[in-house]
Amino acid sequence: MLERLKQEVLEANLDLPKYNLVTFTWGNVSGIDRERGLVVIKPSGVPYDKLKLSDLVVVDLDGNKVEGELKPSSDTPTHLILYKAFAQIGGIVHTHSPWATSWAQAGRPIPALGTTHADYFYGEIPVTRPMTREEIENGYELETGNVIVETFKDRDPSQVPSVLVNSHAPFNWGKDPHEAVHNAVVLEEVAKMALHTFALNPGIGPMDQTLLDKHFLRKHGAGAYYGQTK
Ligand SMILES: O=C(CO)[C@@H](O)[C@@H](O)COP(=O)(O)O
Repeated sequence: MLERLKQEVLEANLDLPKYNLVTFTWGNVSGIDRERGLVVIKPSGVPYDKLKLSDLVVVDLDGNKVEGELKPSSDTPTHLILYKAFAQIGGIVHTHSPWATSWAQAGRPIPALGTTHADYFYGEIPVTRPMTREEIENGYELETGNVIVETFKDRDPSQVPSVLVNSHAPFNWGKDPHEAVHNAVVLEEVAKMALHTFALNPGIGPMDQTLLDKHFLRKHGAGAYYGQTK
């Protein structure tokens, strides 16, 4: 299980530059083996074109290194807080994808404006509140996880698998690392479309709820029927 998870985490990390979601060493992907309470994550500062399986780091849920020679991602505290708070997720992706990061830097949530968005996100993609100076100075990555959890106290992370961290960039998740990357790619696309939509029609409001329901629920939940779903 852990060896298979390492392979999946490696492949998911290598997908980030493949889908133009990162530049240089920005971003990171992790996956969790919930039975063993272990998280596999990208090492800090390693270029994607040099990343190999043996570079990956394994930590427990308290952040103690269990396997690996290298230091884990500097965002590891954020990943661990999200795994503890969102029991249904199996993979987390952090990127600095430019369109979604622009919304995060602007402190603006991305409203649901069309069916592309609705197929993946059941409503707006939220932005976290600005962090206090104390939070930033006391442990930025730890507090980043805390403000994301705070942002989702009245939201279902399985219905909105992304968040825009204020003045920073997006975090995304899914049932496994590959689904988390898929959601990160879709986030970047809908962020780009939303910005262009507002340029074409600045007064546009959120899409019709009935259409949002139809599109999200055709792909998610007990009644899902999209594609070849039986
Ligand atoms: O969020 C950031 C930088 O703002 C990180 O994604 C980026 O520095 C990557 O850090 P790591 O190499 O994973 O430690």
